Amino acid sequence: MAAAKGSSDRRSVGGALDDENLVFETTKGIKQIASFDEMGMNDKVLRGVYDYGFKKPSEIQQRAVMPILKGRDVIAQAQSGTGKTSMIAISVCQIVNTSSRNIQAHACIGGKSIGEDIKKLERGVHAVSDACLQTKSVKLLILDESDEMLSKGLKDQIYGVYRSLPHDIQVCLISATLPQEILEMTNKFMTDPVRILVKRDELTLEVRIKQYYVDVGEEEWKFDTLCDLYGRLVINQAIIFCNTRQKVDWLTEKMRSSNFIVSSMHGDKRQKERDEIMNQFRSFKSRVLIASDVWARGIDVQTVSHVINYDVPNNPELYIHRIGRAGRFGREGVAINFVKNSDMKTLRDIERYYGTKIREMPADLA
Ligand SMILES: Nc1ncnc2c1ncn2[C@@H]1O[C@H](COP(=O)(O)OP(=O)(O)OP(=O)(O)O)[C@@H](O)[C@H]1O
Repeated sequence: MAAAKGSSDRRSVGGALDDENLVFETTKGIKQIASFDEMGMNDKVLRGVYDYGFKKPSEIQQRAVMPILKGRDVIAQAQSGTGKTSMIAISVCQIVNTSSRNIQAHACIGGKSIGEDIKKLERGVHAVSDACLQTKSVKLLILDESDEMLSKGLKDQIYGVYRSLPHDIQVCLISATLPQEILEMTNKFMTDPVRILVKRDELTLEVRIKQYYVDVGEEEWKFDTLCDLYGRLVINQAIIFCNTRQKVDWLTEKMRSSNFIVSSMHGDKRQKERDEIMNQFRSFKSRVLIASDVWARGIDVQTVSHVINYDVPNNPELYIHRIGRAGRFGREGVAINFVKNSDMKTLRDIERYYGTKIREMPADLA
């Protein structure tokens, strides 16, 4: 595979995202394109990008957009909040043939009416289920959060989708976390992919996201610790992660009964309710979102200053995605882990895995 011997590079981007310390392991010969103007995009897409407020491509966009536009299979990894999903949107806008009815956009989202999805798909859109979608004109399969999409629970469905697509389909895998076992399975469905990868010890965005733990001793002390934090810290907006839905519901009630205004999110909520909750949170009507791990990936609210792990996450990938909800696109953030005696080992394992240091929170942290 072409990527076996990569090259590392270290460069900075101007503007909001000043990522001079990011190091990528890239397939040899991948050039960095420092401006959207030089990416050969059509005028409409280019105007859309600038109108949206983007001035300069981020590091991952500088490396991955061109190979995607050239039709290469691409495996692209970059830290949370550095513009991967936006890169997909930009590339897709450039690639789609808008004169074809087969490629109207439609989002198929869980929790909404499947009947409506099917109607839209029959009218001609580019989307998902092989039973309803004309797949012969699909050119590009992008798996965002690809390690999750290829995890045990979803892998078979994704292979099902893949098998229904044309043989020469272009495949792109994108994620902040790409464990070795995921990289190893890519040769089953990718052809000579361009690889743009980040070393594990570069993933925690140490400079921008300050990471702390609070030794709470036992579970029963977590809630008092949380109230104490709110008394001491200036928290613009926070996401508090719990490991189970039940705990999310319990903590939501507990905080409300202590007069906090909080929103909560987990996988049991209907899509309409999810949209309302996110609108509330985005518009600052609520400044605390209590969430389960379904929301560890994907929430992009740039005003989130703090992530609190009320429970230490069960695996290191979740840790990266959770803390990445703060410190979006060059902003600063703080991650605070509530650690019971029995969790200390898990925390140390996470530290070791990412070669990072999670310090005890100082008493005078303002
Ligand atoms: N080139 C750019 N210039 C300015 N802002 C950008 C640029 N690219 C992305 N952004 C903004 O940065 C934020 C994070 O982008 P995005 O969600 O694409 O990151 P991500 O890497 O996919 O994050 P995650 O790993 O959490 O999924 C968004 O608010 C997006 O609008």
